[in-house]
Amino acid sequence: MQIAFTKMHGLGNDFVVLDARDHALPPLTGDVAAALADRHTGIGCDQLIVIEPSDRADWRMRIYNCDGGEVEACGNASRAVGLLIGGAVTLETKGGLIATRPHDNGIAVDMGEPRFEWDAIPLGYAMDTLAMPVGWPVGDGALENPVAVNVGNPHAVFFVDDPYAVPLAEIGPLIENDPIFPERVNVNVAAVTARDAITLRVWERGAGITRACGTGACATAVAAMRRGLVDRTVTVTLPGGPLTIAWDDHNRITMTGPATISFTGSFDWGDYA
Ligand SMILES: N[C@@H](CCC[C@H](N)C(=O)O)C(=O)O
Repeated sequence: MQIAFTKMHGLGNDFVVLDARDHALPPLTGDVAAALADRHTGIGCDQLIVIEPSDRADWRMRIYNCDGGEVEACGNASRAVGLLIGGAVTLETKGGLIATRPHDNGIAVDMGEPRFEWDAIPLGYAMDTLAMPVGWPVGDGALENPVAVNVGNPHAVFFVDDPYAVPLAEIGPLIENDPIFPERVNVNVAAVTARDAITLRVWERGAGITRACGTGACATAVAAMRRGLVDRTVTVTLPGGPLTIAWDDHNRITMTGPATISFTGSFDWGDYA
């Protein structure tokens, strides 16, 4: 069975998008998702995205990390799906309802409301999420006292002097898999460079270091806002480029940035199932 796909990216965070709005796909297991995402033997991507009919929104967006795990939210893929479908679109995700619309600077997404309660992140036990009383050794120092935020998916945000000096490939997986995060966690290392500017690198749960993470940018922006480090609209610059993040008086986060179609193709489902 031949399946069409669209290869897309948001600031270099790349996706294989399967459009199942008109025709249902065969059952998609984590193993199939991981095989399609494999950069050596599959199509290759950070996340596999499936668009399906929804009872609660215009469409449902399912998100699989390249390790095959299905997850709740993906900011960059939300913009990609918004671009692919076109117009103003509501999307049901495991992390909640979101809404995308065309914008002069690409696609704007209403990402919903952030959560800060320890059991909404979730964390293993009750603690202050504005400065978690934990740390992990790095070189002669430590990465410590992160802000924990859930923006549909779980994030830990560490404020550091220089995100590019953090050995993220080594420390990222240790923090991601620490039992203090029972659902694992996305690891953000960020520097505030002005009242309206943040530099960010992300170790993504289930995907590793990516060029950009939309939910990471949202989580980092609201973490910095909660700490009083920045104003309520900031530019978050990731390795792949900038996103604009605003947190409004109604407690909603809007993320604005580009999305791009790279190419289209097709594959034989039997080669991966
Ligand atoms: N790249 C995404 C986030 C994808 C999911 C994440 N790795 C998780 O496991 O929660 C984004 O742009 O937000």
